[in-house]
Amino acid sequence: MDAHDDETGGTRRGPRTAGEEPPVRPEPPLGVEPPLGAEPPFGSEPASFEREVHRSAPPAQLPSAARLAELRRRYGRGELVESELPGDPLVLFHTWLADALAEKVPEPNAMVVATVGADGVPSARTVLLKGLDERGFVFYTNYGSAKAADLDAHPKAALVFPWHAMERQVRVTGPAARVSREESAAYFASRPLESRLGAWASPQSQVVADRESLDRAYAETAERFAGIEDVPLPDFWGGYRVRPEVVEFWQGRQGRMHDRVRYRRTDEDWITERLAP
Ligand SMILES: Cc1cc2nc3c(=O)[nH]c(=O)nc-3n(C[C@H](O)[C@H](O)[C@H](O)COP(=O)(O)O)c2cc1C
Ligand SMILES: Cc1ncc(COP(=O)(O)O)c(CN)c1O
Repeated sequence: MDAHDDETGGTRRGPRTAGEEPPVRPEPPLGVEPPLGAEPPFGSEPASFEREVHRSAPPAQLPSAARLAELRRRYGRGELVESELPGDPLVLFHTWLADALAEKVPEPNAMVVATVGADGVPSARTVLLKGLDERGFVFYTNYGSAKAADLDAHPKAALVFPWHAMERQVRVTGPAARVSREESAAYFASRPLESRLGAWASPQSQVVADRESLDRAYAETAERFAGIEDVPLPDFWGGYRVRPEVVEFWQGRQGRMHDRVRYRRTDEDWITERLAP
């Protein structure tokens, strides 16, 4: 199936007509890129990226400021057509997530979560979307982390799904609340053992003395739970659910005249509006 099929929720992709410019100018390599893909087992040799980037001279091809200014892409893969949009933004979100999966976008469930601290300072970081239903978008984290302190002070979040390969972005805002302990426990139990141990071992967002102290904490945790299959959910770890109140879909178009459609929740329905790019 065409990932941008007309039937799949208000988006279109058509063949490019003759005479149009190609959508993407080939870009020369920009130097060392970190490897994507599987995480090496805990405690294994550092990836070559670490050796190259942190232990040797800078790569010869660092982009100059002038090169950065020239970096741009011409978008034109699809369109958002109001008359074809589903009434529920989660229907369109599911279609777009399925498209990103089908195109093998790396970490298609990665999203940036922005929060506001008690001091009013914003923070943003990437997390993984681990659950989605009509109640909202769920991610898991340490309840002692900086983001959790922010959400305690201001229980609202903004999410961004940066699907660059698809020339798409989705933004979500709404109130954030902790999920139930049962839900967190069920998710925690599904994680690989090494990640469950990592959750116990890491005082997320705290300053630590050095790498060795982290490695020691992990080894001590592994020892403490040795032979125990059901490493329990720490009481300082769990999920947050962001209830979507506003959901904006962005599809890149030519001339920077992109399509933006914003859904706003009303008492019983959603209002859709087109925004200028
Ligand atoms: C691709 C990616 C996925 C991540 N997923 C999570 C996640 O699901 N939960 C989490 O707590 N941290 C995750 N992190 C780490 C966070 O970005 C961040 O470093 C950490 O949560 C501490 O953030 P804080 O100090 O603002 O609370 C992820 C990082 C990346 C790059
Ligand atoms: C610290 C941390 N916690 C939680 C997660 C959530 O993902 P998973 O449960 O798959 O480890 C991640 C993902 N990178 C993470 O880095």
